[in-house]
Amino acid sequence: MHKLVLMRHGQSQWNLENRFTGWVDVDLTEQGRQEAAKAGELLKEQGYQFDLAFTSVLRRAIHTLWITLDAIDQAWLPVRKSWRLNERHYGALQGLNKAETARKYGDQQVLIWRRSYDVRPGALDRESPMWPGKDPRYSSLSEDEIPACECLKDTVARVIPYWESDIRPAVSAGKRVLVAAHGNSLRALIKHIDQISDENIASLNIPTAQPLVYEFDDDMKPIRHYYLGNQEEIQKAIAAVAAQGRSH
Ligand SMILES: O=C(O)[C@H](O)COP(=O)(O)O
Repeated sequence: MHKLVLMRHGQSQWNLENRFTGWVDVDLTEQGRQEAAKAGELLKEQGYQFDLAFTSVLRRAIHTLWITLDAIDQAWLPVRKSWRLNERHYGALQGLNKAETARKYGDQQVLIWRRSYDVRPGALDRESPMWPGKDPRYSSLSEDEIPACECLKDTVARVIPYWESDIRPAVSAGKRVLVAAHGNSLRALIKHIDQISDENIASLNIPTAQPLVYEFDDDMKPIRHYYLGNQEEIQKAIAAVAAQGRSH
């Protein structure tokens, strides 16, 4: 049996302000840092140690990983960073307040933008300061790999090749792996692992900084998955994520 631990970053500044974030490189809030430290303590209490970690190239996930690894005395752990684990790119919605956007366009339209599988939000203008094409961390990406916006299907298309090339082989080889990423890059990965339908994925929401353990058999078929933390607290946090896109 193989284990894999997935974890969304702790609360970010734009989670606190309820803004669409995507590829904008906002940092954790003090609460987000505390959430990451608490997750680390939980992993330590339950005896988790890792051989390898993966994260995105966005500081909210990187800093969450640093804090978590420090808490389990593994700040030294090898870490692989990839843009492929970045949050789904929210295009022209990035920076907008989710509740205000719902008041302007309706709750249903925001739900479609947040949780549909193949409906993209409006594209980011290439002249926008948020355009990733000028950011040196993406200098190795081809023109068509630089997103102006993404639907979840687009995120799946860039996350899953990385799962197949890097993460899955490590887990399958018996390495204890931790992935610190984002709400929607994790939704993309979980959709693939659990073969969730394009319709049913809409109801999956990921809370911040709650270790989610996946167990696989020796053929890498998922056996079960479970959050390590307080289940009541986790269900409340999941409901809060879902509610972020409502007008009231
Ligand atoms: O990018 C963001 O806005 C959040 O990290 C995820 O947002 P969502 O839960 O609204 O998809």
